[in-house]
Amino acid sequence: MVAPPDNDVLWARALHVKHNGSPALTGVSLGVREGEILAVGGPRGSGKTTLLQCLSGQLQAQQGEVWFNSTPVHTMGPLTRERLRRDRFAWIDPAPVLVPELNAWENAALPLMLRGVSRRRAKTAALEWLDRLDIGGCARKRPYALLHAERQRVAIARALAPAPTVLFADEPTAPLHRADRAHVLRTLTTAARSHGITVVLATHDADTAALADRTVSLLDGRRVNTVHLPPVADGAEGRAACSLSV
Ligand SMILES: Nc1ncnc2c1ncn2[C@@H]1O[C@H](COP(=O)(O)OP(=O)(O)OP(=O)(O)O)[C@@H](O)[C@H]1O
Repeated sequence: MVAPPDNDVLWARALHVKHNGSPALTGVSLGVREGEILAVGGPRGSGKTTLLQCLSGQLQAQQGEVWFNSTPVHTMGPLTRERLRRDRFAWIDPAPVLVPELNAWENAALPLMLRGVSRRRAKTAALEWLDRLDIGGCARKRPYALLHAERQRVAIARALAPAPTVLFADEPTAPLHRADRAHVLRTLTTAARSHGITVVLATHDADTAALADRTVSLLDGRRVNTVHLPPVADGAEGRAACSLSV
């Protein structure tokens, strides 16, 4: 077992995954630099979600390795992987899954409280994030009283509030309208950059991928190419330098 390069926060080597016998990933390798926003592109069914699940320790590949900060994730037991996901990672699904019995701020504060942060501090952080995502006015509403797009913003606030080391976002703006999508994505990427959060973003939308530092593309479970985006003209987004580590 060879350790990954030091400057990769995440590193995967030769991942092979089959779902019920049919291949979802076939020998996918990649490295993700610290603070980088990496888009994983590709058409529906190309393996994006499966790759994010492997990188985040939700799914163990049948073959291959995943490393987080030079620690092997593929050899961790389920409890250690659970703790890693709770303390260092955050996840945004394409559709918002909230706890129906909790209001918006309580949902957004939940991961912080699971990490042992006091209710008062967790509430302050949750309210700040709800405000930044323009849904501060919904803080006391239960999920049933929110629009689908508002629920997704709560899910995004919940992911950002604990300032995770790595944020996995699987089509995070899928339920939003086009105008909403741009605003939420900018908030997400700006927050990630200012807090040094590494983001792995699955998307099949070119506009979404354009906000990333780099895109890797999948087709039928294989990596097909890598697109290096040109630097941003005004430097406002502060794109980090990045390179392939495959
Ligand atoms: N739980 C599962 N059981 C069986 N097959 C699955 C399962 N999850 C994914 N697959 C299959 O594995 C392949 C890769 O799926 P995956 O969801 O990773 O792709 P994707 O690029 O994220 O697609 P989408 O954009 O539709 O979410 C597809 O052929 C899919 O049908």
